Amino acid sequence: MKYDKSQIYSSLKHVQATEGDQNLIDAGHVRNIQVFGDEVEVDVISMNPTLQAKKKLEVNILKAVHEHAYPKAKIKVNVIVPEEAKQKAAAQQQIRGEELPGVKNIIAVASGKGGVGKSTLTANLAVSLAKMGFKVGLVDADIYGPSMPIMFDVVNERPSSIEVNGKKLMDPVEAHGVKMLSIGFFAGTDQAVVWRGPMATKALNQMIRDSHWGDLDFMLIDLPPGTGDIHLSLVQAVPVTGAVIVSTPQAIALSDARKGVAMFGMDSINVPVLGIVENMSYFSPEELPDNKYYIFGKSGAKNLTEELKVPFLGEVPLVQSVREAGDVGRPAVMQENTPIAETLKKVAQNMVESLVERNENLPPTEAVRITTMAGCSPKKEKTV
Ligand SMILES: Nc1ncnc2c1ncn2[C@@H]1O[C@H](COP(=O)(O)OP(=O)(O)OP(=O)(O)O)[C@@H](O)[C@H]1O
Repeated sequence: MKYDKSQIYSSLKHVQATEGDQNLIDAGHVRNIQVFGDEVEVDVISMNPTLQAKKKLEVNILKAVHEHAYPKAKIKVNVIVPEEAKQKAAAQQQIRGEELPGVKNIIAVASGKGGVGKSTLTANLAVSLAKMGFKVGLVDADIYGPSMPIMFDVVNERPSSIEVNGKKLMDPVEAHGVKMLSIGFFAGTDQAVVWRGPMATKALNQMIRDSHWGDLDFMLIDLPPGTGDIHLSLVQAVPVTGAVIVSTPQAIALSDARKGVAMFGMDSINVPVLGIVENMSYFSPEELPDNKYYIFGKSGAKNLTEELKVPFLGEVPLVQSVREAGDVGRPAVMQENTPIAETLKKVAQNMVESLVERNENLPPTEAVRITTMAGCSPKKEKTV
């Protein structure tokens, strides 16, 4: 007996589509029906990509054909999930914190590997942005070694408490034009604290949400090195606008930087990477400024950006004064007209330019626009 296609078609009117309240036929979700003897093959669309939904759809089709058309039919169901349905599901899975009122752009600074100069560059980025005229906040979330109090020379300061609209909030410490809170303020400098996941997340949330930041163009967050729970907690806590990744040109650091880029690109995180900064690109002795020694390898991070198609934000050499400036709490970018200060300033400008481009390409709800390119290179100047 040859089965009649139209009978099968009619039976599928008894199956509910995976989206909306129409049946499969009215929803236009049946793509093809083929009959080979007593075998029936149905190509059908599911707008729900989960295995469970696909299985349920298959079972419902089997039941409907058996009940309303041919009880003995051997049925094969091919479930097709359109690309748009996959993307929609991924977006719904994304964990996003509520917006921070008054804070326009939240930038996470990360590195796969420890000790590559992430905190040094975060401090210099923050001061550079403040010097450009932006309102800047800095959250030091490096639970393994919070170094911002030293880098801003505020080791002995503590955030005060302030009452705003009947609510007690932490008032960030201010130095070099940057408002700052550090996880280091939660424990004495000599006190060993093992920040466990929930504790760290709580402290991070307090620093971000229970503090009086006021209006900020940028909130920079110095993340701990690596790609672990704290990073996930962060994206749960706040809507991060973009991430900056710091790496040295060394292969082992690059492999970890690659993991960092992959982490921010995961469907459930989906934070745009504004770029990679290569730190400790080369060493030049002060007495031989034209000699460059590529101690950790040459251009590794630059090559990685080309491969991963993310912006390259610049190379920062290994310079003794960068370390010294960090140790005395005056980030190197504060030096007047030194080559290293210019280099660090350029990195900040590149980051802002990358951010402007990202904000142009993202829906405004996800990335709040910056309103000025103050201090950035006039060539690419634009107001968004
Ligand atoms: N470009 C540079 N030139 C000279 N010294 C640098 C440079 N960048 C960083 N350093 C020094 O390297 C050391 C490590 O830097 P930093 O603490 O910023 O790294 P990190 O990646 O934040 O480390 P971690 O997150 O593992 O604590 C510091 O002593 C810092 O002063």
